[in-house]
Amino acid sequence: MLRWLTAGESHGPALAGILEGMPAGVEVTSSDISTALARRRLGHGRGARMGFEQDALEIIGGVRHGRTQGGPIALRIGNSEWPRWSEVMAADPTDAEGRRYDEPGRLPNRGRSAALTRPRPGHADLTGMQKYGFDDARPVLERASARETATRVALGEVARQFLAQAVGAEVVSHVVSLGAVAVPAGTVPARGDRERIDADPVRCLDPATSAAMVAEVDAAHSEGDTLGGVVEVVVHGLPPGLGSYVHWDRKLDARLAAALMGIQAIKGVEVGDGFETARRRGSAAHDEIERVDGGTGAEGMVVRRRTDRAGGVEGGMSNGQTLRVRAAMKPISTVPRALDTVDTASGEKAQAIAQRSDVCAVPAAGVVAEAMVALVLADAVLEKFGGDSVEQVRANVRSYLDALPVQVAPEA
Ligand SMILES: Cc1cc2nc3c(=O)[nH]c(=O)nc-3n(C[C@H](O)[C@H](O)[C@H](O)COP(=O)(O)O)c2cc1C
Ligand SMILES: C=C(O[C@@H]1CC(C(=O)O)=C[C@@H](OP(=O)(O)O)[C@H]1O)C(=O)O
Repeated sequence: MLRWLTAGESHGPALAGILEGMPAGVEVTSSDISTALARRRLGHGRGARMGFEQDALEIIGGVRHGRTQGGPIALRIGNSEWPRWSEVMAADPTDAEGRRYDEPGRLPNRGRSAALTRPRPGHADLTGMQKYGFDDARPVLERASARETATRVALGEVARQFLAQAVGAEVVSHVVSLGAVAVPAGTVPARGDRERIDADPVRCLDPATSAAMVAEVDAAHSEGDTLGGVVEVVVHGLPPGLGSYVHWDRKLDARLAAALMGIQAIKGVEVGDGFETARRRGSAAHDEIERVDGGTGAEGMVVRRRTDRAGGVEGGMSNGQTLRVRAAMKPISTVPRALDTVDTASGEKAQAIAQRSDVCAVPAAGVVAEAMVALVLADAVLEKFGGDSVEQVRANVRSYLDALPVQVAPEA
């Protein structure tokens, strides 16, 4: 079983992550993880903070000389913003001189040390204050912030390397729509498209659509508004049989959906053609199976699906076709044209604080979605094939595939 945990606040000293259950022998370096973190900062429409903050990565356990050791992998991602927040976000109540945080006059009630009492619609602020008993939204937004997704991307990179090395699977994501602008139907990345997608300003595979998406972000920005969109994660090279039909919480699609819904601002998930499939007749909704080896008799049969409308999952299991899952992201909640709220200190009507913020973070959300999908799939691979080293997992996968009575044709 693979387990992962994250900790840390948006403006705290650092984020921390632990990945437990990863076999030994996965080749991964700080540079691989830093490259993954840099991908999450990409995308036209990201806010000012992405420009100046560095993700200062340190691997503090579980990896030696570029290979996982089988023990928990522990990471630290330092926030380069920390020096400006060290008083406001201090862990201890007193400073070096022994002055209390709430000592009169120690910190002015303005700027970053001011109590946040105008909860922002679309954020965790108001309900978080009610639930945890805070009269300041600061502690809520510090942990609810998507800054935390940096840790998931770092841990997800280890899972992605494992999937590539143990199974030969390749995980990629792309932006399928931004606001009302969408790629043509059937736009699906092939193996090897990752670099091309990352080179695009909105991580879109189709250049004409990309230009329209960039224009859409610019229009929203100049109107003081924000945008959402839809990302798709595509995985090539998965074996059939990950997940199971036997119980709801073992279904691969259920596990993927939960992991994607756990990303900040994700409001919907589709597997394969998803909601479009619901609009089709049954005769045009499924993926017909055909024999492709040219033989007769059951011996040595090789099959393929004619289409991949299901997105590579049937009955809660990977079916050996390309996996496709989509996640819909709502527009960024901190809208520059500030939204109405109330001041919880005065009881007066107010405008939500709208400082620097992303206009659109959909391209970054795709990178986070990749990480979550990689973690869920790595867990499913370990559950099915076991193994304490990558070599053992690889051997187990090979023997399972070799023994399958019906083989699935490799992807075209
Ligand atoms: C990569 C990424 C970046 C985000 N950046 C911002 C941002 O700059 N401003 C903002 O208001 N929300 C941003 N969000 C979304 C908020 O974190 C999220 O909407 C909020 O925590 C409330 O959670 P919910 O939308 O899941 O209900 C971002 C989300 C992601 C995935
Ligand atoms: C810091 C990151 O994203 C942040 C996510 C975020 C939010 O509300 O989710 C709000 C913004 O933070 P701030 O208000 O400090 O500028 C983003 O910059 C990051 O992705 O690394």
